[in-house]
Amino acid sequence: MELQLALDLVNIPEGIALVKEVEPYIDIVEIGTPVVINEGLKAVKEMKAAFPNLKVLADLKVMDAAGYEVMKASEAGADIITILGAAEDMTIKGAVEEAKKQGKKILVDMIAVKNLEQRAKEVDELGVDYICVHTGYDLQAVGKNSFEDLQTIKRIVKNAKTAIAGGIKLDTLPEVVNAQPDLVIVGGGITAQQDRRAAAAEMQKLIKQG
Ligand SMILES: O=C(CO)[C@H](O)[C@H](O)COP(=O)(O)O
Repeated sequence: MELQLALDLVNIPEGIALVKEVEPYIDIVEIGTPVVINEGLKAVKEMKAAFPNLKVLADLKVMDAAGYEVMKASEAGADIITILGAAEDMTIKGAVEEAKKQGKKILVDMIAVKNLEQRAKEVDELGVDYICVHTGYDLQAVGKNSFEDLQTIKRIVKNAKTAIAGGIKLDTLPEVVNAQPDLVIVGGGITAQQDRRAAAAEMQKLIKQG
């Protein structure tokens, strides 16, 4: 089980400073969608240059023209690129094909997918590397989480690795770890804490015990 730190509400220097605090405790650093919007793929490039030993995920949430977007993110140094589960099959296939060419991985974000069981089964047959259940900020705000959805994909997905994102904090991490996803994605559960290093260290400990 790996731990991914999601950076959403920072600029590039703030992001690099934050990762310096928690580097020993994380496996992957995510350049979140808002950071890509604000800073472009330069954020991926600078993060990879600063932390060559960490994997960098570019949270592009690709919906179309995947071959081109995966190529550009790969050129910037991303190791993993996200695409939406709601995208067309041919778009997801294009992402997988380009990622293979570039030696990169594709994570499918199932945010807002209504028929999770069926879509997870379909996406799992397209050769993607990760399938991630995700409760976005808007649904977190009305008390939702993805813990049940994680159980669903754990049952359905046979080929890809499983992942979960959305509002995971130290107190909810044990429930997540119990379900044994391959990847746990945490943003505010680390970045919004007073002692980020301690939060990341404690999370890594729980994940390693899991
Ligand atoms: O992709 C995202 C939002 O769309 C976030 O990066 C993801 O939800 C993790 O952040 P948090 O733990 O703060 O919810």
